[in-house]
Amino acid sequence: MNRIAFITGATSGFGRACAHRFAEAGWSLVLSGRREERLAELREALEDKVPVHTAVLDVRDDAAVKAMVEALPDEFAGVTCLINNAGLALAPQPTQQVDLADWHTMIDTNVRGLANVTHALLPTLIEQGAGTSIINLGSVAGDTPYPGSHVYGATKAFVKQFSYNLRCDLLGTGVRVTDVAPGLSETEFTLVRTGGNQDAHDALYQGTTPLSAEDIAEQIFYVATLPAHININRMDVMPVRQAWAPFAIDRD
Ligand SMILES: NC(=O)C1=CN([C@@H]2O[C@H](COP(=O)(O)OP(=O)(O)OC[C@H]3O[C@@H](n4cnc5c(N)ncnc54)[C@H](OP(=O)(O)O)[C@@H]3O)[C@@H](O)[C@H]2O)C=CC1
Ligand SMILES: O=CCS(=O)(=O)O
Repeated sequence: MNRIAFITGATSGFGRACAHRFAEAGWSLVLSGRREERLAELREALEDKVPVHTAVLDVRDDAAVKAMVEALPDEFAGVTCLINNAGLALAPQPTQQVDLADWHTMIDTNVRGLANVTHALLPTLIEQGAGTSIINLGSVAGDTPYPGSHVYGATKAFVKQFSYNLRCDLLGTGVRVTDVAPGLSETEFTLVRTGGNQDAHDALYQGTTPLSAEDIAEQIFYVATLPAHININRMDVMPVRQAWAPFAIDRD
């Protein structure tokens, strides 16, 4: 099987690290994101090693997603691994203080965007059959509530359940589906979440040992390269130095 990974949100964090990890193993790459310069940098860094196709793509735009997939050059059209990674959290304030526009952006990106890309690529993945994978970036926030997670955590709960439900319907096609659910990981995620607050980013990760983008890329690569008869349904990954908190109680 010609191995082709289609990675959304390849311009930063987990997506970029996946591009490097899969290139190292000789996979052809379809890389997308909204930041064109970053895609160009990635292409320049990787195209000596493997075939690379880049496309500026906002996953929220279903027509653009469909058109981009339909316009894939023949060499890249037979995608065998979809890494649905594009996503974001915004506004870590209590739900009631968050603008509706921020709720919408998270839902449109993490839910609609992931659905748009999955819908566009499902026929291809089914056609490729056994050994293909859909790897969705969920989060520990998808099943562990915490203050300020609000719509973000809820979108990741969608990712988990959608992944499981897809598994049910894809039974018999050979297409695998995994919800990779990381915990604390140092990427641009917190900068985006806090509107570019470098102090908040530094404070969150200092004095502990978060996961790195490369740690998660390694797990994703592992999932994608398991023997074709194995499906990891969910991979819940935290740094050793992270765990759960006790229940919060409101007292008089
Ligand atoms: N870091 C963490 O602690 C964790 C992150 N996750 C999830 O992992 C995924 C990757 O996050 P991470 O690497 O940490 O964060 P980064 O902010 O470093 O990367 C996010 C990526 O998503 C892309 N993206 C965001 N919005 C869109 C959009 N509308 N269309 C296309 N691409 C988009 C960005 O590209 P561009 O801006 O160029 O479009 C960027 O490449 C997300 O789904 C996140 O929710 C899950 C658990 C933990
Ligand atoms: O999804 C991101 C991890 S966390 O910030 O919710 O712990």
